[in-house]
Amino acid sequence: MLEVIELSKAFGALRVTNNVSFKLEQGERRVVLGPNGAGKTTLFNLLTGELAPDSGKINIDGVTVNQMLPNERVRLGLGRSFQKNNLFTGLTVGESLRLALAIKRQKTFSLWRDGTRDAGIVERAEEIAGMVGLTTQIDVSCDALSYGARRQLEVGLALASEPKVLLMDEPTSGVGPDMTDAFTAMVGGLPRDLTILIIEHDLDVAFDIADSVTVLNFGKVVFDGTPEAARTSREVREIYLGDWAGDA
Ligand SMILES: Nc1ncnc2c1ncn2[C@@H]1O[C@H](COP(=O)(O)OP(=O)(O)OP(=O)(O)O)[C@@H](O)[C@H]1O
Repeated sequence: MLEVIELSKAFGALRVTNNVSFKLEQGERRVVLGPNGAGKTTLFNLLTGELAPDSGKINIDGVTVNQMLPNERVRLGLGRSFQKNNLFTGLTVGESLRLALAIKRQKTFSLWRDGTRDAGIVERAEEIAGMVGLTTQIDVSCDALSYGARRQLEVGLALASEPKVLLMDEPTSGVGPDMTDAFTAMVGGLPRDLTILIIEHDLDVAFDIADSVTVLNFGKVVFDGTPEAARTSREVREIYLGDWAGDA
């Protein structure tokens, strides 16, 4: 579903993405882990099309997307969680989801009717609100949401693009332990056939969510395998020694 083949990117002399390869089958949940500066955000930006690689290939569902713009990749099925400043100011959670769905289904600009009132869209918006734990806040204005709820809505808006692959960049960064647990539960409840790639730095979140783990260090893949194997990997332990000390 998503294939990254020998991807490289340098900023001047610094190789931030160094020959990175991995593959996600449909329904697979892969977490990309790595310490600060390992190249996780750069990898995310290469996948979404914000940055162009120096070499290598990115395939989505068998199509090479290297030359595609970010919104073309979204149309092809690469959904990404929006940044919080992209939330629709002044709209409620439900209205935001309905608008995102209408845009995806290209009903917004119809002269004849308001696409956001389409029964299918209303129903799907409610379903998505449920998936991201926002059912009780569906009529709440985005401006009044807590930080954690905003992050949930970001995921909801990504789901509204009806992706084949959902990309999330450090979805738990800046949220407290309670929200981190809620986020882990939310991902656990997403449809099992949705392919998910999550960039994370938190080992516990990664191990709870992932079917497979890629660990980056200095731009290189230093581990690729199951969460169970990552737990006992010497390289991973060395990189994350601080994080592991409590569990060891
Ligand atoms: N536009 C840029 N120009 C020059 N160097 C950059 C640029 N973007 C990132 N870097 C450098 O590339 C390296 C990897 O950065 P990146 O943000 O991808 O790491 P990261 O794993 O996401 O780290 P963090 O967890 O701290 O966000 C860092 O050394 C960073 O300073």
